[in-house]
Amino acid sequence: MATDQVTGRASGRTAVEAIGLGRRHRLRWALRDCTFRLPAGRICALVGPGGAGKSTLLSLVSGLTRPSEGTVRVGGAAPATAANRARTAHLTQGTPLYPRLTVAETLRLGRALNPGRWNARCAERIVREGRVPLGVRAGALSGGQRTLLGLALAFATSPELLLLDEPLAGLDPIARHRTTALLLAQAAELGTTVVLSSDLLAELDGVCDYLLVLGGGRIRLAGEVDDLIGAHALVMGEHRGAALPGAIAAHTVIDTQTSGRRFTTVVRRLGTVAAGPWETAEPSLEELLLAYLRAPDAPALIAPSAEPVPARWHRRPGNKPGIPGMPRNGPPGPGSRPGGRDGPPGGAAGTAHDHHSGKGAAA
Ligand SMILES: Nc1ncnc2c1ncn2[C@@H]1O[C@H](COP(=O)(O)OP(=O)(O)OP(=O)(O)O)[C@@H](O)[C@H]1O
Repeated sequence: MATDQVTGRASGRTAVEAIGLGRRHRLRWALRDCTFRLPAGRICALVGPGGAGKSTLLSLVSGLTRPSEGTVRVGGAAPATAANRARTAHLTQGTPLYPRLTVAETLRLGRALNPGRWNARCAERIVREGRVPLGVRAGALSGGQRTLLGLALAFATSPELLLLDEPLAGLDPIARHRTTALLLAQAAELGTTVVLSSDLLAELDGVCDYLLVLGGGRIRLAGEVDDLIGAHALVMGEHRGAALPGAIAAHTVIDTQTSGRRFTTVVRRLGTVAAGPWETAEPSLEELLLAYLRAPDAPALIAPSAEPVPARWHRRPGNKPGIPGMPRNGPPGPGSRPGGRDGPPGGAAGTAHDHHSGKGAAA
């Protein structure tokens, strides 16, 4: 996998593509109308409130669950093909392990179950650097140690795609930091595409470069972190009346928090935010995520970097970057960040696909 995936980012390969993907349990939709593209080699955070559909999406991508509608492709094929099963590792919530086996026995079992594709060096490195004791039974490990052992098992099969369902939940800050550092180092070394569900918003900054936000079983935000942040502005000032100043409300207002006379608003920019008696800044990833989680009715935004590639493009040999009509779906050139924070003001806002009316909530 490593070769493909390492070159994945440079060649604009797609790791996962979903079109109209949905999953229903009896009459209730767990996930609906889910359309996005995740380029290979990215670390994608999957964020949403409880019940938003995160685990469902991961199970559909890994082939554990079948769609009720729409399609999902992994590396261009159905998730459940033998090749994709071999290329995908899915660590479900709670890291299921055999509790009576020691760490060393668990690793030996992993090797026995994956003949010919077991990267012992990689597994041992994670266990050693994560300080997971080899002689202790899996059932007696701490939450952080269990997660690290799960990651060791997953990475030892050199997956192209690693799906992690809340791997950091319940870990103390040091264990979270250690786990995240090992995860990033290993993913970078192998070029693994990672989808990581988490509600630890403050800790996603600097970890993920791609984002999928779900709410009520639907996509709320999707795309490059830089694109999504660049499409928004954080505006802080003092209330001079009941409503937000018109120059701010003219943008798509996502969320406003008030403290005393001061307001803090996250807007989706429709161009540059006009100067006034307020400060304008780029929101942090956490501020952006909080705004969307607080405002479940805010219009969805699928950045061009997350738009599926047209079918005719799939048929082209080489799948090279530079899709006609979709220039920002190609990979960034050296030193450039198309539509990102270095792009022209309003670039991402102006070209992103607004899935709803785009009316300012407080306009
Ligand atoms: N097997 C199932 N049968 C019935 N309903 C289900 C099933 N699996 C999931 N659901 C429902 O689908 C919705 C999405 O569930 P899912 O577990 O994907 O959400 P989630 O975002 O992962 O939540 P959490 O963060 O709490 O784990 C929820 O309303 C859940 O109750």
